[in-house]
Amino acid sequence: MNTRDITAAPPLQTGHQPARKIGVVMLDLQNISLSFGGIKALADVSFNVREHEIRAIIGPNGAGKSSMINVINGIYHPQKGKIIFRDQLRRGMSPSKVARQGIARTFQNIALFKGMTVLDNIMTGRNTKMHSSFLANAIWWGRARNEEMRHRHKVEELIDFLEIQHIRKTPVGRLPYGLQKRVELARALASEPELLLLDEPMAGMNVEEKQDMCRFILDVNQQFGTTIVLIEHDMGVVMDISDRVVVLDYGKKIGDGTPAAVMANQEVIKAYLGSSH
Ligand SMILES: Nc1ncnc2c1ncn2[C@@H]1O[C@H](COP(=O)(O)OP(=O)(O)OP(=O)(O)O)[C@@H](O)[C@H]1O
Repeated sequence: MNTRDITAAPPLQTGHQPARKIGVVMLDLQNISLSFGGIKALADVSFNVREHEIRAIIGPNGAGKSSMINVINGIYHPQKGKIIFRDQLRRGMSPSKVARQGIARTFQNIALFKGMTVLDNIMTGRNTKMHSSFLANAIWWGRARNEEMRHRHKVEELIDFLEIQHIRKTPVGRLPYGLQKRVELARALASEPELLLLDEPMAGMNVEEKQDMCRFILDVNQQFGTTIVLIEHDMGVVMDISDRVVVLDYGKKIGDGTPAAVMANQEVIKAYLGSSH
């Protein structure tokens, strides 16, 4: 099956029950426009993300999906538009400040330290939670040690949750791709984010690996209550796990709604059929 053909998208069998409590608007993107020289990556795009939902961003290649994630993440700053997170208007915020606000992400191309172990990679995700400075570490040895133990405990919990105990001491570069993706998810979760941005979490995976990843994403959403925004090309996955879907094409929003409504939207069907990818 061509997984990008939205007219042929049977759901993956993950047993997802969409009856969860979706809350208030957590993130509101209003009239976002972003250009790179003459290229309009995003043109007047508005949509919101509600607490506890799984929100998919879809669209053909070059539609502006990663640009939008990079805007939410603070890597790109749109020339026009407003970003309101938890009722606060954001003004030119850096990715590290965005991370401290409780927004974490994974990347399309895995961004892990390949020579470091799984455990140490996940530990780097605790950075935003670390309070002890170098000086405090030197003076308040006991306090710093307690903090270190709390971080270790959290990381061990995640290792159990994502079922990667058997590889905790393995350098990440030696792992198969699917497991590296899972480690990257663990590292993002280590900061205990309220909002998790996943840029193509199933790219390059076989059906079994995708089913595993879907299950973990749903577990994260249901057990931790984490709100999730994900870019995904596999329409079976999108149909199966997302609550609402926003569709971009050439930087413009052409659809927004439940997976079923979006898949039946003529403009969306045309955009996909008209694309060679
Ligand atoms: N840093 C950049 N500099 C110049 N152009 C860029 C940059 N980032 C994105 N673009 C352009 O913006 C447009 C949208 O790209 P973007 O990567 O957001 O699309 P996408 O929907 O994520 O695509 P894909 O599915 O292929 O990842 C494309 O024309 C792309 O070439």
